[in-house]
Amino acid sequence: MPTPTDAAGSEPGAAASSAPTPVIEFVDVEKSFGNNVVLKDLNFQVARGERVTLIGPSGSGKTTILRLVMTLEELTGGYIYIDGQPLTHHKRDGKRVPVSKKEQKRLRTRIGMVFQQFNLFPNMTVLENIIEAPIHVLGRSKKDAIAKAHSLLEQVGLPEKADSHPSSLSGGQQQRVAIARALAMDPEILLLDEVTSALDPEVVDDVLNILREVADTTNVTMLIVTHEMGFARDVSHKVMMFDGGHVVEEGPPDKIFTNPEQERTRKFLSAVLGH
Ligand SMILES: Nc1ncnc2c1ncn2[C@@H]1O[C@H](COP(=O)(O)OP(=O)(O)OP(=O)(O)O)[C@@H](O)[C@H]1O
Repeated sequence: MPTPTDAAGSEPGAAASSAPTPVIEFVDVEKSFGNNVVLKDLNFQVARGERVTLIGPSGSGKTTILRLVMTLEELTGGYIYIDGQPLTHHKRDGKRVPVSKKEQKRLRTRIGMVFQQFNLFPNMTVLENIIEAPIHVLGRSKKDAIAKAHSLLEQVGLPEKADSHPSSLSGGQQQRVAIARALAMDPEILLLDEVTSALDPEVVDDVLNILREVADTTNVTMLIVTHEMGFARDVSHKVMMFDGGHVVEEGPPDKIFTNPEQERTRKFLSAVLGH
């Protein structure tokens, strides 16, 4: 299977550097919906174990970035690499050559995503929701998948809900199941897309505390879109401010939240933080 190194001089990005291969790399990424160019010439890297929060005005493309990594949106230009492997297209002699579906599926198994709207399978029990992909995608034995699911249900504080259906759970409980389901795949990369935005305020902290613990106890790489700036500050190594399809500025949360360099970042933060 070709890697950036195999295709030296052809694939862009990580191959040119002697630094460790980034776990996520965007190279000249463009994403359009019809005539609406949402992302243009977007370049950034996320290192292994790094937790990066994306901030920026509504419509700046934050969710689109996560959905591109999850291959839920079609990439219209440029390249995305996961662990140095092209996710959707190789660069060969300046041309974009699609990656095989099989290879794309293999890379996708390393990535988990938690959505704003939980997206649990309504006809399955909580346990079935959690074991489905480990068994059918990873080929894990049913016994092992069930054992891991029970341990994850303990971790998210819902050990007694294994046989319940999602419709009988509160929003906060459904989101905790969705986190357990994502973790059941042992993802290298966890994408969190506004995971508390659809929740009642009183359960937001329950969900964020589970994610804080995941951040504290694992080395999973995280790409986070959230309006919870306290959470972003606690868990992120880096905050990236997007606007107009580009990274406006990036840096450690303390720097970005207290002393941003760009006027656009200052304006955005004063609007969301109310000062
Ligand atoms: N499936 C789609 N079809 C057409 N346009 C889309 C689609 N998904 C997103 N867009 C457009 O892409 C742009 C970026 O949307 P996106 O949801 O990524 O922004 P965002 O920064 O996450 O915004 P918010 O903070 O409001 O969630 C918007 O102009 C949006 O209308």
